[in-house]
Amino acid sequence: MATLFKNIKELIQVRKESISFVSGKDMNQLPTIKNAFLVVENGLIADYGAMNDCPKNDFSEVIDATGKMILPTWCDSHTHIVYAGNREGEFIDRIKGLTYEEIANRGGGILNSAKKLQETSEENLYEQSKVRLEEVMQLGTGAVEIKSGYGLTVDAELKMLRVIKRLKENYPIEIKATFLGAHAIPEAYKELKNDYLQLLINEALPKIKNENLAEYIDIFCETGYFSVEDTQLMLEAGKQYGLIPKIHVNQFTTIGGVQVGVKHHALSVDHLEEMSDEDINTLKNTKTMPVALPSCSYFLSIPYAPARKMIDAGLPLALATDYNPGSTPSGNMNFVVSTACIKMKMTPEEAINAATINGAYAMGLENKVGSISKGKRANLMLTKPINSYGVIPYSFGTNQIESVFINGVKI
Ligand SMILES: N=CN[C@@H](CCC(=O)O)C(=O)O
Ligand SMILES: [Zn+2]
Repeated sequence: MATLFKNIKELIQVRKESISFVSGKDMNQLPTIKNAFLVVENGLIADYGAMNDCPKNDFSEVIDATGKMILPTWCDSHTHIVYAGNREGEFIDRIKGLTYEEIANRGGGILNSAKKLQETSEENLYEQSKVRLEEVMQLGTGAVEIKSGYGLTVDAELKMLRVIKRLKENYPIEIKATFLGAHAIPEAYKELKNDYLQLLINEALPKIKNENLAEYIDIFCETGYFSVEDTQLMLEAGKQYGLIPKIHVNQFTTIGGVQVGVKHHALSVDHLEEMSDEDINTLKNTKTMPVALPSCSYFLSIPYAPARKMIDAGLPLALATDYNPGSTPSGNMNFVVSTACIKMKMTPEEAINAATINGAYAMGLENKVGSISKGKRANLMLTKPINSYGVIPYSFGTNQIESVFINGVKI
Protein backbone atom coordinates (compact mmCIF):
# COMPACT_ATOMS: atom_id res chain seq x y z
CA MET A 1 0.00 0.00 0.00
CA ALA A 2 2.09 2.92 -1.25
CA THR A 3 0.96 6.24 -2.67
CA LEU A 4 3.06 8.36 -5.00
CA PHE A 5 2.61 12.12 -5.29
CA LYS A 6 4.38 13.17 -8.49
CA ASN A 7 5.20 16.39 -10.33
CA ILE A 8 4.88 18.43 -7.11
CA LYS A 9 5.66 22.01 -8.10
CA GLU A 10 7.39 22.58 -4.76
CA LEU A 11 7.70 20.28 -1.75
CA ILE A 12 7.94 22.57 1.27
CA GLN A 13 9.57 22.21 4.69
CA VAL A 14 11.82 19.29 3.73
CA ARG A 15 14.07 18.39 6.68
CA LYS A 16 16.56 15.59 6.15
CA GLU A 17 18.24 16.06 9.51
CA SER A 18 15.98 15.79 12.51
CA ILE A 19 15.59 19.16 14.18
CA SER A 20 13.53 20.11 17.20
CA PHE A 21 12.74 23.69 16.23
CA VAL A 22 14.20 26.66 14.39
CA SER A 23 15.20 29.99 15.95
CA GLY A 24 16.35 33.48 15.00
CA LYS A 25 17.79 33.83 11.49
CA ASP A 26 17.19 30.12 10.77
CA MET A 27 13.48 30.80 10.87
CA ASN A 28 13.86 32.55 7.53
CA GLN A 29 15.18 29.35 5.92
CA LEU A 30 12.47 27.11 4.52
CA PRO A 31 14.04 24.15 2.70
CA THR A 32 12.12 23.00 -0.39
CA ILE A 33 12.52 20.77 -3.44
CA LYS A 34 11.13 22.02 -6.74
CA ASN A 35 9.56 19.50 -9.17
CA ALA A 36 9.46 16.78 -6.54
CA PHE A 37 7.94 13.40 -5.72
CA LEU A 38 6.79 12.03 -2.38
CA VAL A 39 6.03 8.43 -1.41
CA VAL A 40 3.70 7.50 1.45
CA GLU A 41 3.71 4.00 2.90
CA ASN A 42 1.68 2.76 5.87
CA GLY A 43 0.68 6.31 6.74
CA LEU A 44 4.26 7.55 6.94
CA ILE A 45 6.53 9.55 4.65
CA ALA A 46 8.69 6.81 3.09
CA ASP A 47 10.64 8.72 0.46
CA TYR A 48 10.87 12.03 -1.40
CA GLY A 49 13.19 13.77 -3.81
CA ALA A 50 13.50 15.39 -7.20
CA MET A 51 11.32 14.05 -10.05
CA ASN A 52 14.47 12.89 -11.88
CA ASP A 53 14.86 10.29 -9.12
CA CYS A 54 11.19 9.32 -8.95
CA PRO A 55 10.83 5.55 -8.33
CA LYS A 56 9.21 3.50 -11.09
CA ASN A 57 7.56 0.87 -8.81
CA ASP A 58 3.90 -0.03 -8.98
CA PHE A 59 2.00 2.23 -6.60
CA SER A 60 -1.49 1.54 -5.32
CA GLU A 61 -2.31 5.20 -5.96
CA VAL A 62 -0.63 7.93 -7.98
CA ILE A 63 -1.57 11.58 -7.45
CA ASP A 64 -0.43 14.07 -10.06
CA ALA A 65 0.32 17.38 -8.30
CA THR A 66 1.27 19.37 -11.40
CA GLY A 67 1.19 23.10 -10.55
CA LYS A 68 0.47 22.38 -6.88
CA MET A 69 2.60 22.38 -3.75
CA ILE A 70 2.77 20.07 -0.73
CA LEU A 71 3.42 21.19 2.85
CA PRO A 72 3.23 19.36 6.18
CA THR A 73 -0.12 20.08 7.85
CA TRP A 74 -0.37 22.93 10.35
CA CYS A 75 0.50 22.21 13.99
CA ASP A 76 -1.87 24.19 16.20
CA SER A 77 -0.31 24.08 19.66
CA HIS A 78 -2.86 26.21 21.55
CA THR A 79 -6.64 25.77 21.35
CA HIS A 80 -9.72 25.62 23.54
CA ILE A 81 -12.00 23.91 21.01
CA VAL A 82 -13.96 21.95 23.60
CA TYR A 83 -16.57 24.48 24.71
CA ALA A 84 -20.32 24.86 24.89
CA GLY A 85 -22.32 27.43 22.92
CA ASN A 86 -20.64 30.67 21.98
CA ARG A 87 -20.41 34.30 23.07
CA GLU A 88 -21.64 36.35 20.14
CA GLY A 89 -23.58 38.54 22.59
CA GLU A 90 -20.28 39.71 24.09
CA PHE A 91 -18.99 40.33 20.58
CA ILE A 92 -21.80 42.85 20.09
CA ASP A 93 -21.01 44.38 23.52
CA ARG A 94 -17.41 44.89 22.41
CA ILE A 95 -18.50 46.44 19.12
CA LYS A 96 -20.53 48.87 21.20
CA GLY A 97 -17.45 49.81 23.22
CA LEU A 98 -17.01 47.49 26.20
CA THR A 99 -13.55 45.98 26.62
CA TYR A 100 -12.78 42.27 27.12
CA GLU A 101 -11.82 43.15 30.70
CA GLU A 102 -15.05 45.06 31.38
CA ILE A 103 -17.11 42.14 30.06
CA ALA A 104 -15.20 39.71 32.28
CA ASN A 105 -15.67 41.97 35.31
CA ARG A 106 -19.44 41.86 34.77
CA GLY A 107 -19.37 38.05 35.09
CA GLY A 108 -19.14 37.47 31.34
CA GLY A 109 -16.09 36.06 29.61
CA ILE A 110 -14.69 32.75 30.80
CA LEU A 111 -17.31 32.50 33.60
CA ASN A 112 -20.07 32.82 31.02
CA SER A 113 -18.63 29.89 29.03
CA ALA A 114 -18.14 27.88 32.25
CA LYS A 115 -21.81 28.28 33.17
CA LYS A 116 -22.89 27.01 29.75
CA LEU A 117 -20.45 24.12 29.86
CA GLN A 118 -21.51 23.01 33.34
CA GLU A 119 -25.11 22.78 32.05
CA THR A 120 -24.10 20.77 28.96
CA SER A 121 -23.91 16.97 28.97
CA GLU A 122 -20.67 15.23 28.08
CA GLU A 123 -22.33 13.76 24.99
CA ASN A 124 -23.56 17.15 23.78
CA LEU A 125 -20.18 18.74 24.49
CA TYR A 126 -18.51 16.03 22.42
CA GLU A 127 -20.95 16.61 19.54
CA GLN A 128 -20.29 20.38 19.56
CA SER A 129 -16.53 19.95 19.82
CA LYS A 130 -16.13 17.38 17.08
CA VAL A 131 -17.67 19.78 14.57
CA ARG A 132 -14.88 22.27 15.35
CA LEU A 133 -12.22 19.60 15.14
CA GLU A 134 -13.48 18.42 11.76
CA GLU A 135 -13.62 22.03 10.57
CA VAL A 136 -9.97 22.75 11.46
CA MET A 137 -8.80 19.46 9.95
CA GLN A 138 -10.35 20.49 6.63
CA LEU A 139 -8.46 23.79 6.94
CA GLY A 140 -5.16 21.91 7.15
CA THR A 141 -4.56 21.30 10.86
CA GLY A 142 -2.97 17.88 11.38
CA ALA A 143 -2.00 18.11 15.06
CA VAL A 144 -3.69 20.07 17.80
CA GLU A 145 -3.47 20.79 21.50
CA ILE A 146 -6.78 21.20 23.36
CA LYS A 147 -7.21 22.70 26.83
CA SER A 148 -9.80 22.28 29.55
CA GLY A 149 -10.58 25.44 31.53
CA TYR A 150 -14.26 26.14 30.85
CA GLY A 151 -15.42 23.70 33.55
CA LEU A 152 -14.12 25.45 36.68
CA THR A 153 -15.49 22.64 38.90
CA VAL A 154 -13.72 19.32 39.34
CA ASP A 155 -16.53 17.45 37.57
CA ALA A 156 -16.84 19.87 34.68
CA GLU A 157 -13.07 20.00 34.14
CA LEU A 158 -12.99 16.18 34.03
CA LYS A 159 -15.92 16.25 31.63
CA MET A 160 -13.91 18.46 29.27
CA LEU A 161 -10.83 16.27 29.52
CA ARG A 162 -12.88 13.12 28.86
CA VAL A 163 -14.28 14.78 25.73
CA ILE A 164 -10.73 15.52 24.59
CA LYS A 165 -9.79 11.89 25.26
CA ARG A 166 -12.75 10.72 23.16
CA LEU A 167 -11.71 13.04 20.31
CA LYS A 168 -8.22 11.50 20.51
CA GLU A 169 -9.69 8.03 20.24
CA ASN A 170 -12.00 8.82 17.35
CA TYR A 171 -9.92 11.06 15.08
CA PRO A 172 -6.72 10.26 13.21
CA ILE A 173 -4.83 13.48 14.01
CA GLU A 174 -2.44 13.92 16.92
CA ILE A 175 -4.23 15.53 19.88
CA LYS A 176 -2.56 16.64 23.12
CA ALA A 177 -4.60 17.48 26.24
CA THR A 178 -3.86 20.27 28.70
CA PHE A 179 -5.42 20.76 32.14
CA LEU A 180 -6.33 24.45 32.55
CA GLY A 181 -8.45 24.30 35.71
CA ALA A 182 -6.84 27.61 36.77
CA HIS A 183 -8.31 29.55 33.85
CA ALA A 184 -10.46 31.90 35.96
CA ILE A 185 -11.64 32.13 39.54
CA PRO A 186 -15.16 30.64 39.70
CA GLU A 187 -17.93 32.79 41.16
CA ALA A 188 -18.30 30.48 44.19
CA TYR A 189 -14.62 31.02 45.05
CA LYS A 190 -14.51 34.74 44.33
CA GLU A 191 -12.84 35.55 47.66
CA LEU A 192 -11.37 32.07 48.09
CA LYS A 193 -8.87 31.76 45.28
CA ASN A 194 -6.48 29.63 47.33
CA ASP A 195 -9.24 27.20 48.21
CA TYR A 196 -10.02 26.81 44.52
CA LEU A 197 -6.39 26.09 43.73
CA GLN A 198 -6.25 23.54 46.57
CA LEU A 199 -9.36 21.88 45.16
CA LEU A 200 -7.69 21.57 41.77
CA ILE A 201 -4.53 20.22 43.36
CA ASN A 202 -6.09 17.80 45.82
CA GLU A 203 -9.11 16.58 43.88
CA ALA A 204 -8.69 17.20 40.18
CA LEU A 205 -5.02 16.32 39.67
CA PRO A 206 -5.19 12.79 41.20
CA LYS A 207 -8.24 11.96 39.04
CA ILE A 208 -6.57 13.33 35.93
CA LYS A 209 -3.57 11.14 36.64
CA ASN A 210 -5.72 8.05 37.33
CA GLU A 211 -7.60 8.35 34.06
CA ASN A 212 -4.56 9.57 32.14
CA LEU A 213 -6.49 12.61 30.94
CA ALA A 214 -3.75 15.20 30.28
CA GLU A 215 -0.14 15.65 29.27
CA TYR A 216 0.23 19.35 30.10
CA ILE A 217 -0.78 21.83 32.77
CA ASP A 218 -1.71 25.44 32.05
CA ILE A 219 -2.74 28.49 34.11
CA PHE A 220 -3.86 31.99 33.11
CA CYS A 221 -1.05 33.99 34.74
CA GLU A 222 -2.48 37.48 34.43
CA THR A 223 -3.55 40.50 36.48
CA GLY A 224 -7.04 39.81 37.82
CA TYR A 225 -6.71 36.06 37.26
CA PHE A 226 -3.75 34.12 38.74
CA SER A 227 -0.51 35.54 40.14
CA VAL A 228 3.07 34.41 39.66
CA GLU A 229 2.86 32.70 43.07
CA ASP A 230 -0.33 30.87 42.04
CA THR A 231 1.41 29.84 38.83
CA GLN A 232 4.39 28.53 40.73
CA LEU A 233 2.08 26.53 43.01
CA MET A 234 0.10 24.96 40.16
CA LEU A 235 3.12 24.13 38.04
CA GLU A 236 4.84 22.44 40.96
CA ALA A 237 1.68 20.48 41.78
CA GLY A 238 1.24 19.49 38.13
CA LYS A 239 4.81 18.25 38.05
CA GLN A 240 4.05 15.82 40.90
CA TYR A 241 1.51 14.24 38.55
CA GLY A 242 3.78 14.22 35.52
CA LEU A 243 2.21 17.24 33.79
CA ILE A 244 4.51 19.57 31.84
CA PRO A 245 3.73 23.33 31.88
CA LYS A 246 2.41 25.22 28.84
CA ILE A 247 1.10 28.51 30.16
CA HIS A 248 -0.92 31.64 29.30
CA VAL A 249 1.28 34.68 30.04
CA ASN A 250 1.65 38.34 29.09
CA GLN A 251 -1.70 38.69 27.32
CA PHE A 252 -2.49 42.05 28.92
CA THR A 253 0.29 42.70 31.46
CA THR A 254 3.86 41.64 32.15
CA ILE A 255 3.88 40.31 35.70
CA GLY A 256 6.71 37.78 35.59
CA GLY A 257 4.85 34.92 33.91
CA VAL A 258 7.60 34.34 31.36
CA GLN A 259 10.18 34.03 34.13
CA VAL A 260 8.13 31.56 36.14
CA GLY A 261 7.49 29.53 32.98
CA VAL A 262 11.17 29.32 32.10
CA LYS A 263 12.07 28.51 35.70
CA HIS A 264 9.70 25.55 35.60
CA HIS A 265 10.90 24.39 32.17
CA ALA A 266 7.60 25.17 30.47
CA LEU A 267 7.40 23.63 27.03
CA SER A 268 5.81 26.86 25.85
CA VAL A 269 4.76 30.31 27.03
CA ASP A 270 1.77 31.54 25.05
CA HIS A 271 0.16 34.89 24.11
CA LEU A 272 3.05 37.36 24.69
CA GLU A 273 1.18 40.38 23.35
CA GLU A 274 3.04 42.41 26.01
CA MET A 275 6.77 41.66 26.15
CA SER A 276 9.49 43.53 28.02
CA ASP A 277 13.15 43.35 27.03
CA GLU A 278 13.69 41.32 30.17
CA ASP A 279 11.08 38.79 29.03
CA ILE A 280 12.87 38.40 25.70
CA ASN A 281 16.23 37.97 27.43
CA THR A 282 14.78 35.39 29.80
CA LEU A 283 13.70 33.21 26.87
CA LYS A 284 17.13 33.23 25.20
CA ASN A 285 18.93 29.87 25.08
CA THR A 286 16.10 28.01 26.79
CA LYS A 287 13.96 25.11 25.61
CA THR A 288 10.75 27.07 26.20
CA MET A 289 8.95 27.90 22.96
CA PRO A 290 7.31 31.35 22.76
CA VAL A 291 3.89 31.00 21.07
CA ALA A 292 2.08 33.93 19.43
CA LEU A 293 -1.67 33.97 18.82
CA PRO A 294 -2.30 36.66 16.20
CA SER A 295 -5.99 35.84 15.64
CA CYS A 296 -6.60 36.75 19.29
CA SER A 297 -4.93 40.14 18.80
CA TYR A 298 -7.00 40.64 15.65
CA PHE A 299 -10.31 39.78 17.30
CA LEU A 300 -9.73 41.72 20.53
CA SER A 301 -7.88 44.63 18.89
CA ILE A 302 -4.98 44.25 21.31
CA PRO A 303 -1.27 44.46 20.39
CA TYR A 304 0.36 41.65 18.42
CA ALA A 305 3.24 39.71 19.98
CA PRO A 306 6.44 41.53 18.92
CA ALA A 307 7.56 38.75 16.60
CA ARG A 308 10.22 40.80 14.79
CA LYS A 309 11.87 41.80 18.03
CA MET A 310 11.82 38.23 19.34
CA ILE A 311 13.13 36.58 16.18
CA ASP A 312 15.74 39.30 15.65
CA ALA A 313 16.91 38.62 19.22
CA GLY A 314 17.52 35.00 18.19
CA LEU A 315 14.42 33.43 19.70
CA PRO A 316 12.26 30.76 18.09
CA LEU A 317 8.54 31.47 17.68
CA ALA A 318 5.51 29.25 17.12
CA LEU A 319 2.11 30.36 15.85
CA ALA A 320 -1.22 28.93 17.01
CA THR A 321 -4.90 29.84 16.76
CA ASP A 322 -6.14 30.01 20.40
CA TYR A 323 -9.54 28.87 19.01
CA ASN A 324 -12.01 29.67 21.82
CA PRO A 325 -15.45 31.30 22.21
CA GLY A 326 -14.27 34.54 23.83
CA SER A 327 -11.07 35.94 22.40
CA THR A 328 -10.65 33.95 19.17
CA PRO A 329 -13.66 32.23 17.64
CA SER A 330 -11.58 30.95 14.71
CA GLY A 331 -9.40 27.88 14.26
CA ASN A 332 -8.06 28.80 10.85
CA MET A 333 -4.28 28.38 10.79
CA ASN A 334 -4.15 29.81 7.25
CA PHE A 335 -5.48 33.08 8.63
CA VAL A 336 -2.97 32.91 11.50
CA VAL A 337 -0.09 32.54 9.03
CA SER A 338 -1.39 35.44 6.90
CA THR A 339 -1.92 37.68 9.90
CA ALA A 340 1.56 36.90 11.22
CA CYS A 341 2.99 38.13 7.92
CA ILE A 342 0.70 41.13 7.51
CA LYS A 343 0.58 42.41 11.09
CA MET A 344 3.67 40.96 12.76
CA LYS A 345 5.98 41.41 9.76
CA MET A 346 7.07 37.80 9.69
CA THR A 347 8.24 36.52 6.33
CA PRO A 348 6.29 33.64 4.75
CA GLU A 349 9.26 31.38 5.55
CA GLU A 350 9.23 32.41 9.22
CA ALA A 351 5.47 32.05 9.48
CA ILE A 352 5.43 28.59 7.87
CA ASN A 353 8.25 27.40 10.15
CA ALA A 354 6.38 28.83 13.14
CA ALA A 355 3.14 27.06 12.17
CA THR A 356 4.72 23.68 11.41
CA ILE A 357 7.98 22.51 13.02
CA ASN A 358 7.92 25.03 15.90
CA GLY A 359 4.24 24.33 16.57
CA ALA A 360 5.01 20.61 16.64
CA TYR A 361 7.74 21.25 19.24
CA ALA A 362 5.30 23.27 21.37
CA MET A 363 3.20 20.07 21.64
CA GLY A 364 6.10 17.64 22.09
CA LEU A 365 5.38 16.23 18.63
CA GLU A 366 8.50 17.30 16.73
CA ASN A 367 9.47 13.68 16.05
CA LYS A 368 6.12 12.84 14.49
CA VAL A 369 4.86 15.87 12.53
CA GLY A 370 5.82 19.39 11.41
CA SER A 371 8.14 18.63 8.48
CA ILE A 372 8.56 16.50 5.39
CA SER A 373 10.98 13.96 6.85
CA LYS A 374 11.24 10.21 6.33
CA GLY A 375 9.40 8.31 9.04
CA LYS A 376 7.16 11.21 10.05
CA ARG A 377 3.41 10.93 9.65
CA ALA A 378 2.19 11.66 6.13
CA ASN A 379 0.05 14.58 7.29
CA LEU A 380 0.09 16.73 4.20
CA MET A 381 -1.60 19.73 2.59
CA LEU A 382 -1.90 19.76 -1.18
CA THR A 383 -2.41 23.31 -2.40
CA LYS A 384 -4.46 24.53 -5.33
CA PRO A 385 -2.30 25.55 -8.31
CA ILE A 386 -0.31 28.53 -6.98
CA ASN A 387 2.63 30.55 -8.20
CA SER A 388 4.69 30.48 -5.03
CA TYR A 389 4.16 29.46 -1.39
CA GLY A 390 4.06 33.17 -0.54
CA VAL A 391 0.56 33.16 -2.07
CA ILE A 392 -0.71 31.24 0.98
CA PRO A 393 -0.25 34.19 3.40
CA TYR A 394 -0.66 36.82 0.66
CA SER A 395 -4.18 35.77 -0.35
CA PHE A 396 -5.52 36.19 3.19
CA GLY A 397 -9.05 34.89 3.71
CA THR A 398 -8.85 32.68 0.61
CA ASN A 399 -8.31 28.98 1.14
CA GLN A 400 -5.41 27.80 -1.03
CA ILE A 401 -5.55 24.25 0.36
CA GLU A 402 -7.14 21.84 -2.13
CA SER A 403 -6.91 18.68 -0.03
CA VAL A 404 -5.63 17.46 3.30
CA PHE A 405 -4.14 14.01 3.91
CA ILE A 406 -3.84 12.55 7.40
CA ASN A 407 -1.61 9.48 7.67
CA GLY A 408 -1.61 9.51 3.87
CA VAL A 409 -5.40 9.31 3.63
CA LYS A 410 -7.40 12.15 2.09
CA ILE A 411 -9.95 13.47 4.58
N1 LIG B 1 -6.87 34.38 28.00
C1 LIG B 1 -7.27 33.35 28.45
N2 LIG B 1 -7.97 32.40 27.83
C2 LIG B 1 -8.43 32.47 26.46
C3 LIG B 1 -9.68 33.25 26.32
C4 LIG B 1 -10.74 32.76 27.15
C5 LIG B 1 -12.10 33.34 26.88
O1 LIG B 1 -12.28 34.54 26.73
O2 LIG B 1 -13.02 32.52 26.83
C6 LIG B 1 -7.32 32.99 25.58
O3 LIG B 1 -6.28 32.32 25.53
O4 LIG B 1 -7.45 34.01 24.91
ZN1 LIG C 1 -5.72 30.38 25.19
